[in-house]
Order: sequence, then structure tokens, then C-alpha cells
Amino acid sequence: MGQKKKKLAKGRLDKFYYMAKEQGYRSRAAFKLIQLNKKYNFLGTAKACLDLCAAPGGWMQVASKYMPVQSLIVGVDLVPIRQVRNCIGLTEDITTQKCRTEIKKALKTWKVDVCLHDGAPNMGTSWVQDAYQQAELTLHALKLATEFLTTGGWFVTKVFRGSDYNSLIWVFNKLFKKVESTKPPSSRNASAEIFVVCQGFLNPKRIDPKLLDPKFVFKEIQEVKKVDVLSEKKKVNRAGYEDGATVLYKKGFISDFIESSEHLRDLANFNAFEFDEAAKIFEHHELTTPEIKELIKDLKVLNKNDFQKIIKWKKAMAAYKEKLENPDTDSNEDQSQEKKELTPEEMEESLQEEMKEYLSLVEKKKRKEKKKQNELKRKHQRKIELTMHIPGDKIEESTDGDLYSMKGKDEFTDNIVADHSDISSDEFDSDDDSDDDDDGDSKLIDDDEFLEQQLDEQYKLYQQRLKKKAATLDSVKVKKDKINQDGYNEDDEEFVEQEEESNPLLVGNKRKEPDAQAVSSLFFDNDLFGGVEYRNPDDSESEQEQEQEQDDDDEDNKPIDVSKLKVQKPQPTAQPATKKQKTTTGEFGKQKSKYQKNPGSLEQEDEDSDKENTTKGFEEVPIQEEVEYSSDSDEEIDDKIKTKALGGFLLRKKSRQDLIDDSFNKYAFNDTGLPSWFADDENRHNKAQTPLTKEMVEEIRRKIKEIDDRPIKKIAEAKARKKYRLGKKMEKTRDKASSIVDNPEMSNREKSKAIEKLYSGTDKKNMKPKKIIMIAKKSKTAGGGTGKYKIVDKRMKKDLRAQKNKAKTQGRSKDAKKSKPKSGGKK
Ligand SMILES: C[S@@+](CC[C@H](N)C(=O)[O-])C[C@H]1O[C@@H](n2cnc3c(N)ncnc32)[C@H](O)[C@@H]1O
Repeated sequence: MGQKKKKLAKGRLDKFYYMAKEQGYRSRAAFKLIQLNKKYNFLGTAKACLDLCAAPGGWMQVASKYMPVQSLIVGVDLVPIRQVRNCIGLTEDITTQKCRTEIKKALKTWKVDVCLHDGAPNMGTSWVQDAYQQAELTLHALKLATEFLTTGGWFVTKVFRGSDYNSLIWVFNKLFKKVESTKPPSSRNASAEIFVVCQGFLNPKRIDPKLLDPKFVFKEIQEVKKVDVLSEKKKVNRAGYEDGATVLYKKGFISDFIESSEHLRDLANFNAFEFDEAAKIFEHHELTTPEIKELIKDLKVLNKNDFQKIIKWKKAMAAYKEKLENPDTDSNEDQSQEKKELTPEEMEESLQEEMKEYLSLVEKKKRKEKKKQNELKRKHQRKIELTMHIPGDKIEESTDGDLYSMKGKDEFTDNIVADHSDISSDEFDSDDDSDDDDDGDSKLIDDDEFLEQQLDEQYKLYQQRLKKKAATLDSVKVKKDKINQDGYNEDDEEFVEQEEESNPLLVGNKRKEPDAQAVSSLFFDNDLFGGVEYRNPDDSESEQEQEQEQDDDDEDNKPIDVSKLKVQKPQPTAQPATKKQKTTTGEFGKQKSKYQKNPGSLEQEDEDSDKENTTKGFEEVPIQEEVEYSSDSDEEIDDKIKTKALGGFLLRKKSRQDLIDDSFNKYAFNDTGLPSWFADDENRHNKAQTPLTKEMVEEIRRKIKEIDDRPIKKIAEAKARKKYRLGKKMEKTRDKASSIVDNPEMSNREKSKAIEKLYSGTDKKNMKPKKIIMIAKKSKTAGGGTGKYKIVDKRMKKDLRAQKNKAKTQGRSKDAKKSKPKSGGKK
């Protein structure tokens, strides 16, 4: 039950788990191989592949997908592997001879180009034990690889960063041309696993069996541990060499050692002792045998027995010195000496006691060290909470952990991935979803939950930051529009004046001639840049920024995601005046206040902004309103572009059909209950690409802008009509003027007067304004007004019109009557 629960928690945490499900891979581990192959491309040209520890078959699926058709893939595992297309599955233990024979049978005469190993032994005993088993299994896999790999072949293996890591790398380097360690993004940060890619198998004629013998390869390290005096485990000093130590080889003086009460510690700290001037008396002592002299030359290679000999000798020398210094107490000393040297058993006992004491001291030191480590971990955690460090931002971190020694890192600087400071030595997570690696203690479950919680919190913070950034970005756009419209670029002084006009609250400190630097500082003083956090080089850019950069840099011709169009929003060309004015006061108020300050202290400005507001005695208008205002129109533009661009595809039958077909895809699922950060991430990245190119979008945007820039049709028509009428009138006037000029009956004076009169009629400026006739309501009486308006009674106006019409028709009927008899007469 507990295990099941853990598995679910893990799966929920990881998007690769869902992706594996969605894309039909049997394990999330498949993505590790995909990513490794993407980096090194060892599958693309391989004709045969041997996958060791392959169940449930995720890597086999990937190999069959990425290797050329007709290639041979053999997978081996302790548990049966469900049939994978075009692959052979063997159920064997890779450490056995039988496995070797079975593989030989399956491969026939073939040699493989790639040997993969993703083995994970049954975990759960202890970290050291598990790590050792893993290293041992890797060595077994390597042994098989050396047997079946072709010259120049690849060996890709998972290893755990433990004490045996360096030994393994050492062995790999003996057999391959190039060895690189890497951690693919799909491998969890919390996991101690790392992948080693060995390329160019040297295929030596004879391989020393010791090289592939775990007992030999890992023995050395154990011996070194033994040498490490009385099992005191030295911790690597994370800040470099331990305090006071500038060299790795330390020599002590015998005189100090003899006088020292902490001789065990001295033996642990020094590599050798030498006889100094003060120790000459001991050098020639009869107990100082050539063996003792030899032993003290290299303390790091001694065993327990040797140490006992040195300690015994040291005590004897101390007593001898005491005797020399206080000859009076000779007899007593002799007695006590005798006592001490009574039996070898007693001596042994006392030594044992002393060692116990010493070991407890070491234990105490270790505990102290551990406490320190925990403190460091807590600090790191705090950093994460304060968003100084974001987990997942960068996989490759430089902090060192217990599991990974700096030595190995130095040797393979370029590609070896450093350990993660948030990994404690007991966090041994094999990082797979296959059955075998789900064994673990409850601590791992806690870690998963903790990580999940942490991830959620981080995600919330990340979203908040994004929102804040988007808001500032929009506000800057509005500001830029404002600057353009107010003609800031054309006339700086005018701008300053306008600024002050628009913000009557600002007094004094008038800047006379803002230069280019001032203009740029005004722009960069904006909140957008204030909001940008100063980050460690470790921090990666926010995803939004990265997308934008990517768009700019290398995706010019690739299909683009319509949902990302918002990033390239055009600036709205014209904004309604009323809304603009509404934003102006706060806007420039804010700009002005920053304008007068040093642009260097951006962060502090943000923090102090509230203080400033109060001290300056006015409140700055928050710029939130503008955000809503500008983003609306941008969305509309994006929608327009999207619709127009997609509309283009509907015109042709083929592209229309393709578009419809493409809309039924693997991304069209609607899972519920996913964590919000995951769903958001999926929405952004894991989706079908709309077949729009950046050029298409730009073209449509340009056209839309062109259309937007045109005046409204009706206004344009009215203006054209007016121009046309004026032109006609001018033509007529010109004709009349020329006829006046040509009139021989008129004198020159009369002509000029007549022309003047003629043109004054067309000159609108000189024309008197016409009286506007207004129809009054019933209550108002007619009679007209004195000013611009003449008020007319509605009833009276109708009556007058009727009378006029009557008069007209009467006239016509009279004419008709007169003409009628004539025609009648004719008849
Ligand atoms: C992490 S899984 C491999 C996942 C696999 N790469 C995939 O993509 O599906 C580790 C496997 O190692 C296998 N294994 C462990 N010890 C083994 C051994 N001695 N011989 C063969 N397989 C072993 C386990 O049975 C387990 O299936």
C-alpha cells in the first residue's frame, strides 16, 4: 500500500511520467535515452544494440524508434520484457555466465554498435550498500559490453554518484576514447543518478581481468579508507582546503608528537613525522628501531598494528623524556614503567580503550559536521523560498555533496555534472518508475511530498512574477505610446513642459535640457526594469523571456505557436484621448520622480517608492488601470491576426483539409485534476503547432496596421466631395473672371472690382455665417432671434410651406385652364 502511494506521488510530480503515458512509452526513463541520444546521436547510425537491464522496455522502444529499420536490438533483464516491436527480449541475470551465452545466441555473429545499461539493483538496505551494488552491476554490464561491442562502439550507462564513481570512470577511460558524464533534464534533480556516455570502444586485444573485477576495482578505495587513520573519515572541505592547510602532504615533528597528548589525532592529521633537532635524543634511542623509523615516514599506508607499534614507542619515548627531565622520580617512574609494561594484553587493552575514546571523539565530530550540513541545507532551502534559487532552473549546479568527490569533477570538467546541494547522502533515488526501483523507505515518500509542496510554492511565486512582469511590460508600452504621441522625440523641452502641464502636482526642479542619456535613463527607470531581478549567474531566464529570445533568434521560418503571438504585440497606433489623459498624471508623475534620481539604484527605488510618495506629499496614481486598457486591444489584434492567418488556409481545399486533419491530434485530451503548474506548462509547450510562420503573421500584422492607419471611409468621402465642389466652384469663378476680363465694354477698374467681388463670394472666410434655422417646440413662439439662430414655429413653417405650394399649383392650374379651350376648340 505504502509503496503504491509513493509511486503515485512520484508520478504526479513529474511531467515525463504523463508524457510517457501519452506517447506510449513503457517508462519515463525512455525520455532519458531520448535526451541522451539527442545530445550524442549514438542510435542514428547503429545497426545493433544491446540493452542491459531493459525491463519494462522503455529504452528498447526508443532504440527501435531511433535506430534504422532492420537493426538488431536485444534487451536483457531479470524480469520478462513484454514484446517490443522488432526487438528480442531475454530474461537473464546480467551477472551470470548463462546470460552471456544467451546473448551470444541472440546476436549470432553480430557485434553491437551500442550497449545500453540502465540497471538498478534492488535497493533499500543502506545507501552505501545500494551504491556499491549499483557500481558492481555497472561493472558487470561493462564486462558484457567489452565482449559484444564493436571497435568504436558506444557504452551508455547509469551510475550513482558515490564513492565508487571515480573508480568506474577510471575503468571507462581505460577502455574508451572519450568518457563524458551528463544528467539529462528528465532525470530528477533529487536523484543521485548520472549517465556516463563512453564513446569509441578501443577493443583491446587483451583486457586485464582485474579491470573488470569489482573486488579489485573497488578494493583500492576500501584500502584507502582503511589507511585513513583508524577509520576517521575525512570530510571534503566545501570551501576548498581545510583551514590552515595549504598543502596536501603534511609533515610533523617527532618532538611535538612525543609531547602531544593527542597523538591519535596527530597520526590522523600528518602524512609523516621527521626527527627534528629536539628529537635527536629519541632518534638514537634503542627502542627507535629501523622499523619505527620506516613507519613514521608514511603514516597513510599503515594498518592498525603499525599504529599500535608507533603509539607504544611514543609512550616509551615520553617516559624516557620525563626520566631525563626529572631524574629524582626515577625509581617511581621505573615502577610505574614496569607496571605499564607488565603484560602485552594489558597494553593492548589500554590501547583499545584509548582508541574507543578516540572513536567516540571522531563520532562527535561527525555529528557536529552533520549538524553543519543540515544548517547549510536549511539555508539553501531558505534561498529557494526567497526565490534566490529556483529548483529546475539549472540542472547542473556547482555545489558539492557527499556522494560526489571533487576529484572526479576536476578530471572531467567539461561534461561531468556536479552534485546538487539539496541531495543528502541518504537520498538515494534511482529515479525510475519501473517496478524495481520503487522500493524505498518512508523517507523518500516524505521527500517527494516535500518536493511537490516546494514545487507548487515555487510555481505560485513564478506566476506572480510573470504577472508583475506582464503588467510592467504593458505599462511601458502605454508610456512609449504617450511619448510618441506627445512628440517627445521631436522636442525635448516641449516634452518637459507638457509633462509639467499634465502633472500639476510636480513643482520645481525643472530640467532644462534633458540630453540623450537622460532620455534613456527615463526609459530605463521604468518599472519594467525595476522589476527585473538581479540574479545569480546560476539562475536561468524565465521561460517567457527565453521563448521571446528564441523567437527572435532562430525560429524565423519555423511554424510558430499562435498563443505566443502576444509576445510580439504591436503598439496600438492611436488611443482614445480620454483614457490616455486618465493615465497621464500618474504616469509622468512617476517618471518625473525617478527622473530626478540616480538610475543605478533600481531595486532600492522599488522598495522606497512608498516612502517617497509620502515624503513628497503626493500620491502617485497606480498604473494598474492602464494595463487592462492596453491589453484588451492587444488581444483583439492577436485574435485578428490568428483568424486572418488561419482563414488563409481555408481558401484552398488541400490546406483546409490539412488544417482540419491536424486538429485531431494526440494533444487533444482533457485530463482533470492535474497540478496547475503542470497544466500550465503543458498548455504552453506540449501542443500541436499551428502551421503559421513568423513571416505570415508579420505580413498580416502589417496589413492590419495599414488598414488601421487609414481614415474612416465616410469622412474620406465627405472630404473628397467637399474638395470636388470647391474645385467646381473655383472653375466657374475662373470662367466668369475670364469673361469679365474679355469684356471690352468694361473699364479696367470695373473689371478689377467685378473680379474682386466674384472671388470674395468663393472666399469662405469672408462669407457671413448663415443663420441656422431651428424649429421651436410648441411652447415657444415664433419670431426668430437676434444671434446665430432663428427660431421658427413648427406650425407656422408648415402653413407657410403649404401656402407656397398652393400658390404654385394654383398658377399651374390657371395656365392649364387657359390652354384647355384652345385644344377643345380644335376638337
Ligand atoms: C530502471 S529499470 C530499467 C528501465 C529501462 N531502461 C526502461 O527504459 O524501461 C532497471 C532494471 O534493472 C533490472 N536489473 C537489476 N539487476 C539486474 C540484473 N542483475 N540483471 C538483469 N537485470 C537487472 C531490473 O529488473 C529493472 O527492470
